[in-house]
Amino acid sequence: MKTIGVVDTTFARFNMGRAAVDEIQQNISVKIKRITVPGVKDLPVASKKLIEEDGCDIVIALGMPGAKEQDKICAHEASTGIIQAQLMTNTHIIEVFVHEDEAKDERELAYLMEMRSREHALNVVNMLFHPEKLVKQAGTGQRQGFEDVGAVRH
Ligand SMILES: Cc1nc2c(=O)[nH]c(=O)nc-2n(C[C@H](O)[C@H](O)[C@H](O)CO)c1C
Repeated sequence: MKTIGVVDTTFARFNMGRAAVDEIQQNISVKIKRITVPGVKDLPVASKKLIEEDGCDIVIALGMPGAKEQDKICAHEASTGIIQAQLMTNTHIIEVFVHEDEAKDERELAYLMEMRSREHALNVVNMLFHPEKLVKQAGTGQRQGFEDVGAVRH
């Protein structure tokens, strides 16, 4: 049986891991291994451990970079680490970051964090079980959280 790893953070202001797990369970019967780490910079090694020690076939790594300059630096470092962990393990780690300043207020932030977590969780399910569904969506301007932008008219 395939296993999906879910890792999120305590720094985030919304329970992104819970939304991702709920979305996965609504769509497929699969083993899920969930862990939570303090912040985004802890996601790379946590994801790598989920793959190497817990046998996860794919990981969704969720976090919320804050609005300050040092948070954005942290987020960039975390992203670099996540890419490195993917290359080291030859396994996808789908990074789901919602920057705190993407939303105009707390209500929109909560909405965005829930929807992006859910929509990427569905991407993870499709990547693992139905890759042909993603091929059908190629070039269609999908966005996770806010509205899809659609393909260019030509
Ligand atoms: C400055 C900073 N900003 C963020 C952030 O915006 N989002 C986040 O999830 N975590 C942040 N952290 C914490 C680090 O990612 C990490 O948890 C600590 O440095 C401990 O390794 C730090 C230290």
